[in-house]
Amino acid sequence: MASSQALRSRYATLLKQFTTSAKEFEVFTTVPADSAPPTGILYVLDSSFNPPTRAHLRIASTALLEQPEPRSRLLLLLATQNADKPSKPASFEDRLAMMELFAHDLRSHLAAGNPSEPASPMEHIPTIDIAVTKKPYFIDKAASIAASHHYPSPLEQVHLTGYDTLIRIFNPKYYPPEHTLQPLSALFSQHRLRVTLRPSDEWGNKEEQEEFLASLARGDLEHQGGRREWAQRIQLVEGRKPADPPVSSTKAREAAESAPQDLQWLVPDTVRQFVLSERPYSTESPGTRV
Ligand SMILES: Nc1ncnc2c1ncn2[C@@H]1O[C@H](COP(=O)(O)OP(=O)(O)OP(=O)(O)O)[C@@H](O)[C@H]1O
Ligand SMILES: NC(=O)c1ccc[n+]([C@@H]2O[C@H](COP(=O)(O)O)[C@@H](O)[C@H]2O)c1
Repeated sequence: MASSQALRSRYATLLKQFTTSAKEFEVFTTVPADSAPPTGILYVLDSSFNPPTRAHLRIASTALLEQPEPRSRLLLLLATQNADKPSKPASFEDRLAMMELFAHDLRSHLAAGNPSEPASPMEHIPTIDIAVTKKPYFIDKAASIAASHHYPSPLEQVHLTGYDTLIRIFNPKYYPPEHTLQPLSALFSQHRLRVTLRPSDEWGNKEEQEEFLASLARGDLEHQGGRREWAQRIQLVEGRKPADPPVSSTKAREAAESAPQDLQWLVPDTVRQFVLSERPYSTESPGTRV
């Protein structure tokens, strides 16, 4: 694999071209490069990847292992514009470099599978694409992926999100000028969501999170334009075990600066090596944007 420096400068060039182009979505890298087009499901993990964490690894690997199908594909999608958060370190080229390392870690993780079973040959492991989008909202991300003609059409997209993101997808404040949930029809008529529970003080416990989907299914959101049948297009899955500490990119950024030993359980191995050697979160790093 290319050195960190080579990865970073390749992505810096690609990003510059993408930013000045009219494109809304572009695939930069396919791992492995010589893959046939997907014919199964297109799983999409949209994230700031700042940095990719073990939670992202679990979200993606459990989805891919649920219905093993080598012709399915995983798209790691970097949102260069976030619905809420301002831009901050690491730079986008550092994040894309970490996404490529993450893709290799994830494929090795999938190949290793269950320790009690023989390892899967790499050619049976789904291909992973690394891409960027300028679109912050899921309805537009899904439409721009389909409109890019990068994939055969029609291809069902399954967007992999956490519970906190599900709640924000269902917040009418994101859909001007009417501020209803009606624009989500385009998403749920063709695509699905696989949502990982994320119990926390802020987002509620497991039962409270499950209740959100139950209330959608009962029609409680119809006064806002949220249709009850969409509940069948949303799958809720368990996240971390209650005894495990919560993992987030915020924690990984903090650990990079003040508790590097914690990176071991927060991020996959190659991402940890990149964070320790390239120091993308250090204020002294030349690549840092403030
Ligand atoms: N520990 C987790 N459990 C469930 N979902 C998660 C978890 N970490 C991330 N996700 C989901 O993965 C997607 C991308 O995550 P994102 O990049 O926002 O990570 P994050 O850890 O929440 O970031 P940050 O800490 O920087 O806010 C989102 O849909 C988010 O809900
Ligand atoms: N209504 C929506 O589609 C909606 C709302 C909030 C965040 N998002 C997106 O979700 C992704 C994850 O967001 P955070 O990094 O803020 O957790 C980002 O791409 C962000 O732009 C989408």
